[in-house]
Amino acid sequence: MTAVTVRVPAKVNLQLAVGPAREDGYHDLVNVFHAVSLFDEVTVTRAEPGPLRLTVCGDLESHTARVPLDGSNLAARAAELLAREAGVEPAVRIHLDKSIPVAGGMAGGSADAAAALVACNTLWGAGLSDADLHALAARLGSDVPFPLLGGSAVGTGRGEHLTPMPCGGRFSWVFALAEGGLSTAAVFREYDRLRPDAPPPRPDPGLAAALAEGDAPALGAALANDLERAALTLRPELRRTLDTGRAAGALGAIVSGSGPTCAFLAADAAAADRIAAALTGSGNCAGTVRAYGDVPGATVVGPPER
Ligand SMILES: C[C@](O)(CO)[C@H](O)COP(=O)(O)OP(=O)(O)OC[C@H]1O[C@@H](n2ccc(N)nc2=O)[C@H](O)[C@@H]1O
Ligand SMILES: Nc1ncnc2c1ncn2[C@@H]1O[C@H](COP(=O)(O)OP(=O)(O)OP(=O)(O)O)[C@@H](O)[C@H]1O
Repeated sequence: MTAVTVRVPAKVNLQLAVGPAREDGYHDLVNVFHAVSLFDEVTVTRAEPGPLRLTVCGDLESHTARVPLDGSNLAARAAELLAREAGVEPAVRIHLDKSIPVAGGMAGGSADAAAALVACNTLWGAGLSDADLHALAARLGSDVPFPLLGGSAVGTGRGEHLTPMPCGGRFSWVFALAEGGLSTAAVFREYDRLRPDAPPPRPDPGLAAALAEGDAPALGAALANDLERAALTLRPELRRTLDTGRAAGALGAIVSGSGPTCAFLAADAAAADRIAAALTGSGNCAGTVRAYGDVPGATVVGPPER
């Protein structure tokens, strides 16, 4: 085997309850992840030993231009971490084919890191178990374990302790893209400033029931993101985006994770078309993408297409 390609989904947070800052600077969360059908594809190819080479392409050109191509890329860090763990030389080229918005609150970099772990484990026949990969993923970032699993799951701790949640339907989503990204750390800092008295995060049983029953109106009403106020303080124009989607009939409208992407739950595909058209027509966002959830996590899809 000379190359392996892994397809990996983006996430939206259905509930993001954030506690006060911990001593280590992180926050305890109740983080309901939901994998949606926006995919990056990560291909690792055997190469001569030497500095790790990384290339990127994708449909969102203004986004791919912001992906670092050096050792700071999360996919490169994942390959290097797995090589150390497996005791092999990290002699690979990595190619990222990106559809997930960059720095958009949809965990694109984390998805690429998860995909690189699975791809390198397969390419090198390293034989690491799912539990081993999960542990390495958690060292790379709080959002990295979830895309290994996909589906829907609640994350506790900093978001890395995952428990799968049943999803009883196929939910239709519209995502409004924004110009530029938001730094996750900056949004958490703004949250601390706005909510120095934040209570411990609590799960919402109503949201879990709506998800399990495939009840889109109930799920739309239950969507909640404690980081939203902080993201809106840093990017006030996102309020208009949320209002536009709501006025066009979204069952729920929310900033995705740390933003600035906004997520809209639609009743069905026709409603999603209307919401996307209203967002595009309003000029309040940099574009829209459609997706459904939930979908499986990182999956080997074979060697790259030529
Ligand atoms: C906002 C979310 O995307 C929701 O899923 C995640 O909580 C962020 O996950 P991530 O991007 O993988 O974050 P990490 O790379 O672990 O941390 C980046 C920065 O976010 C902040 N951070 C992240 C996770 C967490 N539970 N508490 C935090 O305070 C910290 O300032 C940290 O330095
Ligand atoms: N493989 C990668 N793809 C995209 N960005 C990457 C990658 N590796 C590192 N980065 C850097 O990480 C930053 C955050 O990118 P990412 O797309 O993961 O953000 P995000 O979706 O907001 O993350 P999260 O939702 O996990 O907080 C980018 O600005 C970029 O500099």
